[in-house]
Amino acid sequence: MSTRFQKALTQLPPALATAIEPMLRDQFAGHLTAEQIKTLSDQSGLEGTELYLALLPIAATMSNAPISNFYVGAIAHGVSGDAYMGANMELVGEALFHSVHAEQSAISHAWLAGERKLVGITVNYSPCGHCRQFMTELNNNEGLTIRLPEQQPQPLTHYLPYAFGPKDLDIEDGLLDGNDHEMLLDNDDALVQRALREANASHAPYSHTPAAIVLETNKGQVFVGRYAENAAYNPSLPPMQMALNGMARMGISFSEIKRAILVESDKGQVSLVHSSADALGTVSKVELETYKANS
Ligand SMILES: O=c1ccn([C@H]2C[C@H](O)[C@@H](CO)O2)c(=O)[nH]1
Ligand SMILES: [Zn+2]
Repeated sequence: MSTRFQKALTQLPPALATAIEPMLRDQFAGHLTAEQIKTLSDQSGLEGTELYLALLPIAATMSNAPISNFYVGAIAHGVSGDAYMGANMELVGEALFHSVHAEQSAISHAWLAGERKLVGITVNYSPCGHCRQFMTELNNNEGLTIRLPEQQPQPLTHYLPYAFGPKDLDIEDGLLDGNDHEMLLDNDDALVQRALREANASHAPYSHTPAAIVLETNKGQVFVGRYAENAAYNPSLPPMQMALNGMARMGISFSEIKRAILVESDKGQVSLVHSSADALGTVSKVELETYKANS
């Protein structure tokens, strides 16, 4: 087991701590399969909301919050039965808007893992307005249950009534609906092609600028981020933050980044080149490679 989880384990009910310990390998990324959740439930005697809330200290351990030292953990529940942990991330040296919230982290984790619908999210603090707006972008926003300590489970609409969302801008596609933007890029570098595939799956209905990031580490691990736009624009999650957050969740140092690739549409109304380089520049000296894909 990775030592980073040792303290969190002491905050879990003992039977749950015993049950989850073998799952917390070094490379544990916060993904629990439906089968693992069943094992945890059987061995701990905890079910549903009680179990999810009890697991939050593990998610919060994945936080990287050097500015606030405030550790937020979230768990997104997929329609498949799998669960995806997320945690907040802050980048020292750049504007605060480069931060990733735990809810965004968990949701992007589920999206990148191929989950097509979320049925709920569990968080250790009340979700902020920005996260409520971010969750409203989800294709299943009306079927999403929010679970918080000390509160009855409630639908997102309870936490964000009279929501402004994609439909107000005549957008039918929600976050986690599958996309294929069918962009092409004449380049036979495997990582550039990977970034192209992720960009083709990104959610950018407002700027029409599908984009994605691929980060490669010295050990050859690959982390990706897809652009996730939001109807209210500002709560959009940029792909660089999503990719960096994937590393942070696994406790991998940003100094391990060897290559950073951005692929974006050549016909978009915006560009992520500068903001991605700014975010990357806070944690790495690696130069961002940028490629324009034909849309
Ligand atoms: O809903 C919330 C509210 C705050 N934070 C994070 C953002 C920042 O890193 C820290 C302080 O706001 O907590 C979240 O992750 N989710
Ligand atoms: Zn938030």
